[in-house]
Amino acid sequence: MDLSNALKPNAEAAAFLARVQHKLLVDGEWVSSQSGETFDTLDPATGEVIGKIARGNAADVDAAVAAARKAFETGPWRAMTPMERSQLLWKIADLMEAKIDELAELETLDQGKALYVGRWAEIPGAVAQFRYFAGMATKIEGSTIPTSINYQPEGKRVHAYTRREPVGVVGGILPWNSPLVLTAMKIAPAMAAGCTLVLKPSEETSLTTIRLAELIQEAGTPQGVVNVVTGFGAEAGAALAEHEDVNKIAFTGSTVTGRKIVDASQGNLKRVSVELGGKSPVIIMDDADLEAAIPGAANAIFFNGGQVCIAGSRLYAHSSVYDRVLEGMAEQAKAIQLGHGLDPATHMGPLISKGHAGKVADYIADGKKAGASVLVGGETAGPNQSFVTPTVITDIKADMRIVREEIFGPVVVITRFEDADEVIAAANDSDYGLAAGIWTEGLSNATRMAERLQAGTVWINSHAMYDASLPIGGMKQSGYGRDSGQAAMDNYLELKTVCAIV
Ligand SMILES: NC(=O)c1ccc[n+]([C@@H]2O[C@H](COP(=O)([O-])OP(=O)(O)OC[C@H]3O[C@@H](n4cnc5c(N)ncnc54)[C@H](OP(=O)(O)O)[C@@H]3O)[C@@H](O)[C@H]2O)c1
Ligand SMILES: CCCCCCCC=O
Repeated sequence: MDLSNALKPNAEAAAFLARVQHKLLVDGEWVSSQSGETFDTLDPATGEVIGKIARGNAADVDAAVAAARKAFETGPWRAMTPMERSQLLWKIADLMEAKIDELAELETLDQGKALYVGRWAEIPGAVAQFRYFAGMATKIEGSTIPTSINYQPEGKRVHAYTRREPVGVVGGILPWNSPLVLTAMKIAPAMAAGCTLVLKPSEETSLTTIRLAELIQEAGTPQGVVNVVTGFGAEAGAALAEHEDVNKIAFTGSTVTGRKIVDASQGNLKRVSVELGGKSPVIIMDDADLEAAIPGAANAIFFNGGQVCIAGSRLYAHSSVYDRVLEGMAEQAKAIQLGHGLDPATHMGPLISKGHAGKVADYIADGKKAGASVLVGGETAGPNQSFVTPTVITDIKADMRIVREEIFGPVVVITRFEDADEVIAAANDSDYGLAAGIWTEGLSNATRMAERLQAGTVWINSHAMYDASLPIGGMKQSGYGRDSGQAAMDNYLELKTVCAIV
């Protein structure tokens, strides 16, 4: 594989990468970890080291949480009006927008994704989070409640109302697949609500979180409101999840880690929202417009190398269109150009690491052993063995691991079905319930199917249509709580009832 066509990062991204060490942000200061240890972050395409990251541990988490607590209880943040918070969020969005190329290039170098994914979808999506939640800061309202309380002393009356108050110190623990936009999905609503944060990015992809934190400071955010502790999940992540002075953990990641987060929250019964894995079905009905449905289904699984929580990894095609769908998916998969994410010709970059590509390859091998057929793809490639060719698998059975487990790579399994009842039962036969897609020209039928699908989001004649206004999150073992949209504010607000005799 030729990776030599990768463009050089622009001057700003290059200057950021040239730093000796990327530090922790604690109480408004960039500091080394207390242990002084660092770890390397790699370009997944080549395996080359592109930065040294401070390795935070429990002591650093303690310091960051103390700073976030101080900022929440006593600092200027508490005194800022909703309109001032709104203006601050808008300013952060402006600064991000001005650095959109730099942020997209850093994301590509650290995560591997093809540049267009960050440049045209994820980084603008992150900016949109700040703009959307800038609007929410001024709309945090309670209600007045007409009670039936009989106790009314002479000349007095009952006045009852609710207030929505910030939950306090929030720990944000993030994954590596779409780092900046997923981090923005936590920071923007939390700041809109008036919370303070300690962020723990994935050890694989710390760079854009660090750069974003710098822009957040540049915008004038009071010190201690946003803190960043880079490091490993078992050290910094676990310390944050179990910290007794953290009021809430906002987690996005795998279901396995999500369970650990929920367990770790028990000490102080902190609030938890967990956005977890998926194995999302895409259904192509007999009346679908195949010209749209086939590329749509291919994009649903191959976008960002299938490393997307809502990836359409189980494809169900009606028997009357099955052969054409199979042929179309094979053509789409073969047409995808693999390469370095900074090569403008690249459609799909490497997976996050050689290790992850190996896991994806193991799934494919396991499927073959169980009797499935690989129609296209199934190979690992590249100098770092971190690429996996887009893979289409047929001849599957519902109990195979490749059908039941999240692979988180460019691998789709295709099954045929005869009618809506059969496909809904198959689609719902999963531990996960994150998203689903239906391709059909029969919209009445589609809306009835949408009701029956066990998924936090159902797309009709589309997939992965994100907007800051649309709540996303899961049912079943895909987690609970919602990011984006008005619903996300519930993660960061407590409801207080005030009942007074006045
Ligand atoms: N539902 C959604 O909205 C959504 C969106 C995107 C991704 N995801 C899911 O995320 C997964 C892929 O991301 P990933 O592999 O990064 O997930 P992961 O392994 O669960 O890691 C997520 C984060 O948790 C940290 N962590 C690991 N062990 C921990 C522990 N014991 N205590 C506290 N934190 C810990 C990780 O740190 P380290 O990186 O240092 O291990 C990382 O920062 C997929 O399952 C995908 O479906 C879900
Ligand atoms: C605007 C693009 C958002 C992408 C979010 C990916 C979430 C799941 O992996």
